[in-house]
Amino acid sequence: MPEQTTSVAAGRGTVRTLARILPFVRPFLGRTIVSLFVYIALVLVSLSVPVVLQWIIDGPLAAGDPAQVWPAAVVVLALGVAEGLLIMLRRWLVLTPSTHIEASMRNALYAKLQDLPVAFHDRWQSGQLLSRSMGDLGLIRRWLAFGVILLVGNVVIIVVGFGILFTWSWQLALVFIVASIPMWVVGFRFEHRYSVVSRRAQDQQGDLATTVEESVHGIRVLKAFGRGTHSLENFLHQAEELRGTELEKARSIAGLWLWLLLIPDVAFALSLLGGVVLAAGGQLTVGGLIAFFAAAAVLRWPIESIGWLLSMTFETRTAVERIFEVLDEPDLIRDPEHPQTIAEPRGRLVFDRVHFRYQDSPDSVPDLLDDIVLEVEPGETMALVGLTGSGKTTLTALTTRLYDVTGGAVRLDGVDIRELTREELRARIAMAFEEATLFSASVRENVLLGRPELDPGSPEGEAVLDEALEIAQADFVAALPHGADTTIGEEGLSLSGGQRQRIALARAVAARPSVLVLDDPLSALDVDTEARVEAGLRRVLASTTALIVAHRPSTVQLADRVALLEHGRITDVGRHSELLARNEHYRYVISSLEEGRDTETADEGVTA
Ligand SMILES: Nc1ncnc2c1ncn2[C@@H]1O[C@H](COP(=O)(O)OP(=O)(O)OP(=O)(O)O)[C@@H](O)[C@H]1O
Repeated sequence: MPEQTTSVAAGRGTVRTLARILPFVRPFLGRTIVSLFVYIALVLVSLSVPVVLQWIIDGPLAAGDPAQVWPAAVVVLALGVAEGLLIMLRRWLVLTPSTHIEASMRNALYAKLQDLPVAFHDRWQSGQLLSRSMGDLGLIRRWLAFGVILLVGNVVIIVVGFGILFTWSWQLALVFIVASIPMWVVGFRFEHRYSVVSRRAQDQQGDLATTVEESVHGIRVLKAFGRGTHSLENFLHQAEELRGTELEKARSIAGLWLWLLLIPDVAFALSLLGGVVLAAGGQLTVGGLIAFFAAAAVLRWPIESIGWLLSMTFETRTAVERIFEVLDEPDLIRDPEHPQTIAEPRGRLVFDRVHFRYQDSPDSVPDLLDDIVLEVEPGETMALVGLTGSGKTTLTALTTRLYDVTGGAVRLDGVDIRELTREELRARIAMAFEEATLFSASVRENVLLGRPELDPGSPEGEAVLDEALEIAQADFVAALPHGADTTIGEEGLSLSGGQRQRIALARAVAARPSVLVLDDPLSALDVDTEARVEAGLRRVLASTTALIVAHRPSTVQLADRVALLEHGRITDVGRHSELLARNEHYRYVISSLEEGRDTETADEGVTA
């Protein structure tokens, strides 16, 4: 997780930080406030029992009139029933809003994650995002469901309760309150320490989630390289760190609890002593003394609960900070206010003096892409060739605004792509990557991902699917247990690399874009399949503009022209044969591609 984001909200106070969830709470504010009043009413009902007790002791009992005890007993019973009903009402009132608020915050977070540019995801660990969208939101829900209501309610009840105690005996109430003051001091000192530890624990949970996610994701590599033990050690180390922090948290809560239990006891003892003296001196009735302690006993739980409610509130504050660190992240790649549209899409793609550097690249390093000028005509297939690390993938990523150019412009049919909505841009330009990411869904849904307007089950959807699978030579789909309706595993892991690439290619083709951008999407195919896919692609490429990153000489053969990327610049553009004839660096790159190809073929021979 990036350091700079950690400190963004650090300066905010607890109340201001928590107030940030108000927009999500607003639709349920009325209900939440009602449940707060219900809770206060509930404790007031419990506080009224001692009042009845005092009346019984000082009235009918003192006067020796047992007949009047019965109505009082009925009142106590009615108060008990009212208490039960209020408890039910409160639970019913809070349950629905808190789950709705959690869901709407989770949706907002997910929408933001979808919207944020790739540069953000480059910087953030997936486990951190996962723990924020699950653990932190769960904490906020629990706090909203009862934490905040109990906290505010209990503070109100303590104030009201102290008021009632005062009316019975101001001397006793004063002793009780003064003896309770150290508890508030302890509570406030606890805030700062606990916030720091709780933040650390929540961040460590995120790191641990990242480790689990990465090791599950990379389980094949870990097993193949025998790194399972090392990975386990790493995990244990992180888990141990988290355990240490949780212990530290528990210790500081335990310290708080000690005081929170001890102080009311001392307050009780001192008041009792004073009460006995006052009763003996005739300044307090026996009924008043008993009622005082009965009321103080009712107040005991609200007083004790303040400690854990505070710790829960501070944890929630940390959770809110962590959620808003993501929600506040500036979205640098956004739709223009007044977007243009391309009336007649033809597919002319132009890189107009494009510059690009990654956000985190040091100032001393020159732009990765430095004044790129390249024009790809409608229907033309342009191959992009260059040494490894020369920036080919980066250049292709600029076409769909996965990253924005840092200088110059990419234009589609004469329109700067930043002037288009991202929806329109991504409908016009489709991409397939070397690393084919598939989703846990059917083959059909994966392939038709770029055609949301199509009903996947409709005849038209079926026709697009069949054509795309045929072009990508994905005939293996028919042999899957449920054909195109087979759910492919997480990220398509149950398919081979070549099969996944072909489905990803079919997905790009099915999008029927004006421009197809392919980043070495055939790398995992054997020579025969590659040749068949290329034949299929040629049909599509005849009518579609294409920019293809080529890592193999055979991919270059597909192209009408080739652009050579060298030290961040396009240094030559022309037909393959022309470049071979005139450009030494091109010959060098092609021969290194051929060498790579020979090695691959030799490897295939060995493994076959
Ligand atoms: N997200 C990123 N953040 C910072 N630097 C990056 C990022 N992605 C790539 N780079 C750097 O940019 C340079 C170009 O990478 P790129 O993947 O575009 O090259 P390429 O020509 O496609 O390489 P290859 O042929 O090996 O796929 C590399 O030095 C790489 O380390």
